[in-house]
Amino acid sequence: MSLNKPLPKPMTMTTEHFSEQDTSSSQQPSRAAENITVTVRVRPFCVAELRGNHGGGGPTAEVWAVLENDSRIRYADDYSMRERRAAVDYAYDHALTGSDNERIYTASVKSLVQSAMEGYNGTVFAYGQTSSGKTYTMSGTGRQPGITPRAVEDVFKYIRENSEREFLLRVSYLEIYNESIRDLLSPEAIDLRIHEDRKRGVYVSPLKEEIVTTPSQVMRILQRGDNQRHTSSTDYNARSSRSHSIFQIVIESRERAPTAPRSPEGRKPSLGLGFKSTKAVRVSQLNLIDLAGSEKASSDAERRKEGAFINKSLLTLGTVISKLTEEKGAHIPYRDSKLTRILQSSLSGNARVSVICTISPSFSNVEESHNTLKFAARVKKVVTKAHTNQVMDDKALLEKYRREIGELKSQLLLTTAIAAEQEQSDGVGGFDEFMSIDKGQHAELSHLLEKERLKHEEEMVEMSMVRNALKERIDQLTKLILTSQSINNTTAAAPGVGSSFLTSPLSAGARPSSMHSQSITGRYTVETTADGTVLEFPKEIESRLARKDTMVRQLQSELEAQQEKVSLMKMALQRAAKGEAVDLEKTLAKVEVEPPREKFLIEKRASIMNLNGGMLWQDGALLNGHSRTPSKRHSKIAPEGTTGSGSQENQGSAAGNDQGEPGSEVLRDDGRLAIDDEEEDEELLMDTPWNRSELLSLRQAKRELEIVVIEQEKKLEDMVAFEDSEEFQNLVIEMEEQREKILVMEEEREGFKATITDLKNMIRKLELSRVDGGGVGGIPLLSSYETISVLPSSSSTTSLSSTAAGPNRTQELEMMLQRERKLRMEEQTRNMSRVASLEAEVTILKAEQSVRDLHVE
Ligand SMILES: Nc1ncnc2c1ncn2[C@@H]1O[C@H](COP(=O)(O)OP(=O)(O)OP(=O)(O)O)[C@@H](O)[C@H]1O
Repeated sequence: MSLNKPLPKPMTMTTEHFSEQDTSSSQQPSRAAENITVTVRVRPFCVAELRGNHGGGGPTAEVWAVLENDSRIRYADDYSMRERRAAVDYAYDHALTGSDNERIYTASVKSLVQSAMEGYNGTVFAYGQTSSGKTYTMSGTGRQPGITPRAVEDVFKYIRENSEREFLLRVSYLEIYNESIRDLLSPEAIDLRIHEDRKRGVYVSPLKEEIVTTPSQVMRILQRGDNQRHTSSTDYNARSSRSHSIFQIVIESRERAPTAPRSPEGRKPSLGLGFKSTKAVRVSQLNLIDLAGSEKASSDAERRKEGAFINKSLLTLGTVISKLTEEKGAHIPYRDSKLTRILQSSLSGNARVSVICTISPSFSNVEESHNTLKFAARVKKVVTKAHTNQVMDDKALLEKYRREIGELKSQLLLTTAIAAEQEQSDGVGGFDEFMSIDKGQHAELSHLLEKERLKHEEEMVEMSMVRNALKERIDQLTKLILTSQSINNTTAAAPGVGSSFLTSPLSAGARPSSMHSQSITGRYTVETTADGTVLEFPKEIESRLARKDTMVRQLQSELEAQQEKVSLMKMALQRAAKGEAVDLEKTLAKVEVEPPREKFLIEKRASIMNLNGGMLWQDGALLNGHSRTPSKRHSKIAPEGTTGSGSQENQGSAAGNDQGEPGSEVLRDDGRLAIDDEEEDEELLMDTPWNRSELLSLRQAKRELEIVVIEQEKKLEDMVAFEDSEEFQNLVIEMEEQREKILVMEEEREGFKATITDLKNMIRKLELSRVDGGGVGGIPLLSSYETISVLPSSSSTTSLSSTAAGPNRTQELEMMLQRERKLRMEEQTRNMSRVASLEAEVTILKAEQSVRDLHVE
């Protein structure tokens, strides 16, 4: 196989980030200039207010009259008369009472979400005194989901219903607490900075963004962020938000286009095929903001400090709004608070904005409520003119992912074509020629064919691993890109997720059944660095995959070692069967005693690593390694007879290798093992003490598996809370499977040992039979072989004890060889299925990783 294009890049990569005012973006249709949408909501009396004495007229006497149909609010007549207050009367876009969050969402936010999906920035914020109902309005409750979950639901609904576009969504969540910005999705990241440049406008960094593919995934992220948010019990609210929070959804979308690489019939697709789309990507932001509430002095010092920061930033917000409406061209003090600085882009024009002002119905809060109404009236005057932002290059993640998918598909096509070619050439001709040759050539050819077959199988395994890696990456990226079809599939596969999540409580305990598939994609996060670069993080799974690759490589080395060892034995037996002089003791000694050639083994493993694992994460490593190594090995394969026939060349080369330098061993006429310089890689394996390396490899593999088991056990401890879940049960099963694998490997090791013992015994018996027969072949009787009679043997000794053994011996050896071949083939099959099962295990581990992510959430 030879490919000339690097395979999938490492999962961690850097990308350029879309910028709102990017020079490469073109500004597309604008909406007509419009005022900020303002809604005032008067919440119902709370229990404390109903019980307390809140001034004249009784605790529940009406202060505010809300005329919902006219979208007006004013003092209630009774109150106005009783308190001798001058009449006030405000008109907004909507004035609402009650607890129905659906109504307020539909009236104030729904259309804004729709336009965010169409490419216009959108910002919604809730403003009001502490305990007036901002969080209730934005987040809601299990029974009354607020604006944020409803917006999330509508975002996915829009994707479901718009089959002509594809989308990529990512979310971030931050809070401003005591004038310090904190990443709620990465709580260790505190005091984030606000940056501004010509390209990107105003932005916060480094800020973690997570790519999302389902509503429930977004809700879990929100829940995770909410758990990190600063809230406290105050004099006014048992669970008061002490910070401003900003939840942002970045929506990238593009008209759908055929993505598959098109190659002319019968021609290989060229690598590096560009998929530069002519369709621009629309990028917009939807900001959902829950402000902290203004408040009167608190009895607690800490709360007072928080309150001071909150009040100051809200005051600045008020000032900014005033300036925006009152003075044309005046300096707008956005920089006076973090809140106004972050909202600068939205407030200064390029966004549709909806403000929900919440007020308490209570007499005791009438002044604060009035202030809120005045703020709302000012906001109403602010004019914005949102326009869509379109990006023509791959600064949008969507474009970048599409390109990568296209390129990966090209590579996949190419590897498939190469595999097919190999399959074809494998079966071409040879049978007639094979039948017509004589017996000696026959054996030689069989040996060659066997070697070729093994090499071919190895290449096919490698090829299949390459293809699997390509398919997996394509799959991962494809899942991140949302289409109406993919959303519908997810919903169909997981009833209860998506359209119906609003009816279930938004608690972390409400886990959807599609957790597995979601979390595979959910492991993608992107983080924006200070220079605007977006980093993609595939999290811990990479290291797990790498460890699994190591195990696969280990097993392959082990398999190779076994094959080479057997071929060494076989060769010695064949020589002996032909009556040639073979120093069997030396052969055995080579196998058993000599120290391993670590350097060679390391190189061998490294080359396999390049062939298999390297391709996953290192550009070019796989393909270069793969195209070079097998062909080199192929050219080095020497027909069995040529090395052992005692040719002058071989003897000559052997003479130059007396010092045991690396080189392949050949059997010389004098019965000694010689080294052939020209037979480097392929034959060098014979010089390795396989018993030891085999045991070491197996032990190493066993240790690897044990480490995995220990880790799984540790994880299980951490997951006590999920003991009843299906995921938990899966982990238990997986652990059991790991244990079973260890047992199977131990059994196999025993099997290998038994095979080796058998082979040794056969050789020794053969030696004995020669000695009995008068030293056929001139092999001296070795004292160590005197103990042979007590060795256990599964073979018949009769055929070997006769001097007439010529044909019988040959027959027996042929049988032994056949048996050996069968064993090797079984072993090969076993190892291939083990590789397959390890791949399956990797998939399970991914699922397990996502369970762990959810557990952290
Ligand atoms: N429209 C409403 N219907 C029913 N209950 C409401 C409504 N609005 C608020 N509440 C309840 O009033 C209490 C205070 O509301 P909430 O926490 O949303 O206020 P807040 O403005 O976010 O306060 P803070 O600024 O202190 O965070 C909560 O118990 C909430 O459930």
